[in-house]
Amino acid sequence: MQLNFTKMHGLGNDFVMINAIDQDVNLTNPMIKAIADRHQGIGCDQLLMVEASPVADCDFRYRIFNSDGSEVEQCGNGARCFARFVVDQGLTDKTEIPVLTAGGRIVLNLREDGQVTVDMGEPQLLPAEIPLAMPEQQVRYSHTLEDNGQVEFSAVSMGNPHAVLVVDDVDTAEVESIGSEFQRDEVFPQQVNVGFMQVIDRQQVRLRVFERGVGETMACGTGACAAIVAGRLQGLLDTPVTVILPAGKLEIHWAGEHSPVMMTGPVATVFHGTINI
Ligand SMILES: N[C@H](CCC[C@H](N)C(=O)O)C(=O)O
Repeated sequence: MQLNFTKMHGLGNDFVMINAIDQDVNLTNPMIKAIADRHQGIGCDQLLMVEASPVADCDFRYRIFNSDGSEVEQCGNGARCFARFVVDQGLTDKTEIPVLTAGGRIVLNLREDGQVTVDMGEPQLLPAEIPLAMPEQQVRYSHTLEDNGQVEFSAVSMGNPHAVLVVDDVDTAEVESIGSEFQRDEVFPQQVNVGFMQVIDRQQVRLRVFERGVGETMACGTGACAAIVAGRLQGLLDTPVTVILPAGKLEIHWAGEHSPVMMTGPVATVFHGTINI
């Protein structure tokens, strides 16, 4: 199968974008892994696909696949790139674009300055919604990992599951060790994205994220949303908050329970190509 694609990134979290409306696409899990492979394929953290929407209140269906081939519910940096992509592909000329994901309906807003604001929907906090194998909802959970011992974390779903640890210094956080151990622990039955948040002050944080299905990425949009929700529930943060990542910044706004999380940040188109897969 020959596929046209566009390579994009949101703060270094990089994507292969596929228009499955204007071309016949039938990708298997092994094919997605091969495309994502950084040595024998194109290379990406996630593969994102635009399809026709099956529902009236969304313009498109937005499908998300991690580099390990797993299909997941949500991708925040990808959502910003998706907005740019559907316009550049001539699929819409709107600047406010409702899309359907496996994690629910989100709304993308293309701004005059080229950045994109996404209404990421309301965070989910009940253990069953994360999912998290804990008896009741808490602001902070305590759990003992086999190798890393006792850890304290908050748990938030943005459609996809997140654990958020507050750390003194992201540069010395055990991102790889704790992040990978959480994937093997039954406390998160569908695995989990693990965020390590350093609070600079009430309006700024630094963040590193070990992503489910990928490993540590340069940025994680849903991870930034989950981190700010966790920080605000713990009384550590105001709103909006600037999330400082290695390749740039995201602005996250959350007014509180029963409010959507609003994420604003940049997008970049790197190149267009064709791949035989
Ligand atoms: N690894 C995530 C999906 C991509 C999330 C991230 N790239 C973002 O920008 O939100 C998961 O398995 O839920």
